[in-house]
Amino acid sequence: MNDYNFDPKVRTVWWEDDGDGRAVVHMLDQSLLPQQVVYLHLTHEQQVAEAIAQLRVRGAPVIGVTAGFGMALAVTRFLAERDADRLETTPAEIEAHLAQVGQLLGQTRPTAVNLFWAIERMQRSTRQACQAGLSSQQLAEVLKAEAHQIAVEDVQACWQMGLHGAELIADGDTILTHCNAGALATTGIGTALAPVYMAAHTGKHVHVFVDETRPVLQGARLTAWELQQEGVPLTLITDNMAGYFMRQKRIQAIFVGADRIAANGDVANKIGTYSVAVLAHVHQIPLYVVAPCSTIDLALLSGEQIPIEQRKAEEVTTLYGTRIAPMDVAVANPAFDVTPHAYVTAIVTEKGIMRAPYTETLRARCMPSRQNKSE
Ligand SMILES: CSC[C@@H](O)[C@@H](O)C(=O)COP(=O)(O)O
Repeated sequence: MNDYNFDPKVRTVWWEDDGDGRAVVHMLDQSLLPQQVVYLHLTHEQQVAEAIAQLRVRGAPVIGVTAGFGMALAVTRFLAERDADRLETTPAEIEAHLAQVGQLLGQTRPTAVNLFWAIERMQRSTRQACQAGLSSQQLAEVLKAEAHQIAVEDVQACWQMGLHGAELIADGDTILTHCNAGALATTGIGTALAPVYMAAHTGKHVHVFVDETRPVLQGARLTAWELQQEGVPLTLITDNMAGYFMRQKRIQAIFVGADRIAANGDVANKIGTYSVAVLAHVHQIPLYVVAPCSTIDLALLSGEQIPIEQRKAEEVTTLYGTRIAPMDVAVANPAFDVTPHAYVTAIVTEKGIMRAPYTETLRARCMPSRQNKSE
């Protein structure tokens, strides 16, 4: 998949043509990890939408990649069905179909902006191909290539974030991370964990403290598993232990990912990131946010405007299907929170390390790569 020196041991999502005009999106079902390593083979955009909504695939960058593959899959499937019925399909009909698929996918997870970025990018490619007078088959090929390009760029961005972020890690450091912003959240070596892998790969000794990350336990289930696969030493802690270890001076830096970053540098990330950031601020521990430019939403001036996904109560009232709370209890379950930019020491993107004030730097460095190169 990439031209670099080391590949992640986990593979999240990829595309395959079966040779008969049928396409399959393969995906590691992260909702079953670490107990079961199961791969899904998706052939319909409805299945792709269900997989995103149910956290079978999760983490902002790979949600974007999956949306790209889902849209390419939708076109291939649509054309194959119409062919089987001996119906001609115009590019305009494909464009209309993709508008519906974009809506379907766009309803799955409101906070991760990579989802909308990828949907818009695929729709822009469609428009341009239609304007250029391409045939329906050619349009399907263009969309497949665009989806692959999104994945390739993700791999490259992860690598660059790793290179830049590793500069912030000293030999012997212990890093705290929250949720999973590793290879499982991307098609490459991750965002927040990319600097850790890069530092370890270049001979630095790094230890990672992993917040379990209630309610869905991405830290305990995914980050702990992923770091084990990659041979990086780790200590799993519950979320409410982070302050204890910071006070004991056991943590030298915090690395987290992001689901959406507003123009002023406010960061939406997994619920609990804000609490970690406040603790880090009090203990004067640097907090680094590592995310590709596709996670930056320059249309939003501040984090106040970021939509926060509210998920179902069962994620809080149950653990692995076992009820842990009394029946009929009132529950709140926001999946993300916003960390104000004042608590963010630096934002690391594939374009380098950026520090406050963020607005101009993010705009200058990230704006060009958020646009489609063919524009
Ligand atoms: C590189 S992933 C960055 C974020 O997407 C990650 O930290 C996170 O919050 C994921 O949340 P999730 O609900 O598991 O999709």
